[in-house]
Amino acid sequence: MQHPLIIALDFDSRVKRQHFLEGFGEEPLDLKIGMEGFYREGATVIEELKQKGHRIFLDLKLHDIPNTVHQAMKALANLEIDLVNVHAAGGQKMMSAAREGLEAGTKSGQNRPKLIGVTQLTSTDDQMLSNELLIQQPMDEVVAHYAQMTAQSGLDGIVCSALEVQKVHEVCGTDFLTVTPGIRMPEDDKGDQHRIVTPAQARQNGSWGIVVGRSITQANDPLTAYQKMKQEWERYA
Ligand SMILES: O=c1ccn([C@@H]2O[C@H](COP(=O)(O)O)[C@@H](O)[C@H]2O)c(=O)[nH]1
Repeated sequence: MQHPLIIALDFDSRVKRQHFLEGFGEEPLDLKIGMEGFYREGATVIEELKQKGHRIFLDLKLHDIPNTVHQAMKALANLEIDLVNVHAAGGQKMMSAAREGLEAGTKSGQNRPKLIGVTQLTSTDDQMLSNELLIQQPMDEVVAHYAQMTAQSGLDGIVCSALEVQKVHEVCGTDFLTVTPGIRMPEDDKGDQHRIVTPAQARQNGSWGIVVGRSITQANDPLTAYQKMKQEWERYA
């Protein structure tokens, strides 16, 4: 994956997902499988997509005690995924255990999948942060702190909003991967997302990769929506 525009394949059936992908021809894509697809179909969904040459971000956001996460990551390392994640809120011991589990499960001669930590969900706004989660620091400082914990645990990067990428780069350096969902064109429906940014703005802010779901998957013409997003994403490359 190199500055990927990752399509979030959030569909409620395999048939719908396949129909969507048929519209893209043979082009290998950067795709995200989340809880919806993985909990329904298990590892077969990954195998199916890898056979077609796609690169896979498995977005399961693991968050449990260190031992459980270690064992889960060891199992996930058997899948041919390129990127996988945990919740940074699980803390440094949990994140280190996740990395060690992934390393232990990766077959010799293969590359360990990249591992990133979710800082604050892009559906969280400032009010929710302070009133529901009882975190009183500004969002960018909270994200930067979680990013530092993630880096110190030996992970490769984080998930955050593109609004916080500059602050993250200040504390973790520009090589630290920033994967940013919450991407919308100005005319798109925000849905449940709060910290949203356009593809062009995300690139200008320094995002390494963006994740786009409904703006492409629910579009009347998904291929055109993807191409438009990609053009915007690559405008400031
Ligand atoms: O903070 C986060 C972490 C993950 N996501 C995931 O990205 C996609 C975004 O979908 P849209 O339809 O473009 O809103 C979705 O699969 C989320 O689970 C996120 O949005 N924010």
